[in-house]
Amino acid sequence: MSEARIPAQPSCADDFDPQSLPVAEALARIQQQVQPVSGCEQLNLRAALGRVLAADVLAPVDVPAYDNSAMDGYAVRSADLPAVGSVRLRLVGSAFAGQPWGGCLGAGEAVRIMTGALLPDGADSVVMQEHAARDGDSVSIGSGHRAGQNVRRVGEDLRCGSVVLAGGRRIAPFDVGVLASLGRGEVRVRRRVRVAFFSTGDELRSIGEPLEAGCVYDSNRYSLYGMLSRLGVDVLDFGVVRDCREALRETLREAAASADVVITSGGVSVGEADFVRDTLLALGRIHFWKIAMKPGRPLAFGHIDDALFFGLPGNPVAVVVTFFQFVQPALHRLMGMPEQAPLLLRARALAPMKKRPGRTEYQRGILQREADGQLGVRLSGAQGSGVLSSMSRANCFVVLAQASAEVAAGDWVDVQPFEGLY
Ligand SMILES: Nc1nc2c(c(=O)[nH]1)N[C@H]1C(S)=C(S)[C@@H](COP(=O)(O)OP(=O)(O)OC[C@H]3O[C@@H](n4cnc5c(N)ncnc54)[C@H](O)[C@@H]3O)O[C@H]1N2
Ligand code: MOO
Repeated sequence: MSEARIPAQPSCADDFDPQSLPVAEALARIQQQVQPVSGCEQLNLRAALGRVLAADVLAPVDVPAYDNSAMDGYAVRSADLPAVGSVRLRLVGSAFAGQPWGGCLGAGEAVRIMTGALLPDGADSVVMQEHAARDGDSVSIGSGHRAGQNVRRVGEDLRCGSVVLAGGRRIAPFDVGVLASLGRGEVRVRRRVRVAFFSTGDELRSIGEPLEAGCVYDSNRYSLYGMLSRLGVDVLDFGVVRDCREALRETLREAAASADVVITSGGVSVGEADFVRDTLLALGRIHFWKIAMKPGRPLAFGHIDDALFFGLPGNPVAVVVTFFQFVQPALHRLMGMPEQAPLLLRARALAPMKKRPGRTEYQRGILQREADGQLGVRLSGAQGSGVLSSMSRANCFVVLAQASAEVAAGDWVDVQPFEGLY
């Protein structure tokens, strides 16, 4: 990088801006300011779906609670099973799931047993009925069996006292099933995080309003609503605020008083109607950053009283990218979840990709498995920060590292699949 190429006031159109923060550093600075919410509530299992566990859940019992059969067949003593040839065992009873056979299996005996039934005392193995021939009160079994086969051992799934679900886990559909398998009817979860948001800009019109020359429909509030709803936070939509300092100040105050986090879009750049910066400086502790990334370069972050504040750039794709890279990790932390970097896969670029050095680029891509079995990725359309349609056509971000330059067809690139990102 030559000094001569750094302009006095670098803009987002320049390759290098020594004042802009790398993505990882901006994220680290944000996360330093975020602590998990302290409030908790006790919820029944179904209501707890998608909520974040306040503490570890320990197994109060062994699962399974007893040795039981994994197959329909015959419970036997492995000592009776032949190494060669076959053996005929006497049938002395039947065991069903929920209806155990109460006896103790002796030498030369077998019990008819169903899947899930308690393994009788004395038995240590189950022979599938397909591998046995019943003849009245006896059953004949050949060679090739293994001691302990087809038995689900007590505690083999979960040991009494072991951690089943760790505190900070967001309760997934199958977690609800796991908790039910322990007989847990309720769990303690962190309270819901409240997020207030609004859009700024005189040019914004709401759905249903006519679109005069120079105006656009407000899409950012809808993208934000969608991304926030998937996180299971409470959303408070404060609508559109005009480019007017008083209105901005009042709405910011109200939003900060009612939420843990306030998110705005627009008005954070250098234009003459970009009032977010000044208004915020008067209200709270705010950092304005240029981040070495595209889209999403200008970003305001800080506090208004106790509420966290994110001022996202107005361009619709910049909102989506900055939300996933900065706001979502911060919300996860606030919700009480452990830090987890998004899944990154390697894929082959199927076509060249333009890239400027000096900033991390998040390009919208379509990831697919190619005929040779490898992952391939191509761009989903025009990459302008206002082109939201190529966001909808994409299924991943192609993440091009700050130092990297143009990508040639066939190069390996990093991709963040949307599945798992949101
Ligand atoms: N001289 C410079 N101008 C700009 C630079 C720069 O470095 N030097 N950076 C550009 C980049 S990059 C971005 S990102 C934007 C960010 O600016 P703002 O946050 O102030 O955003 P606005 O100017 O308010 O809006 C930008 C663009 O997005 C449209 N928009 C805004 N809100 C919405 C919404 N809710 N729904 C749909 N579309 C929205 C708005 O109409 C503008 O077209 O600054 C660049 N300029
Ligand atoms: O950060 Mo602006 O990021 O490209 O639209």
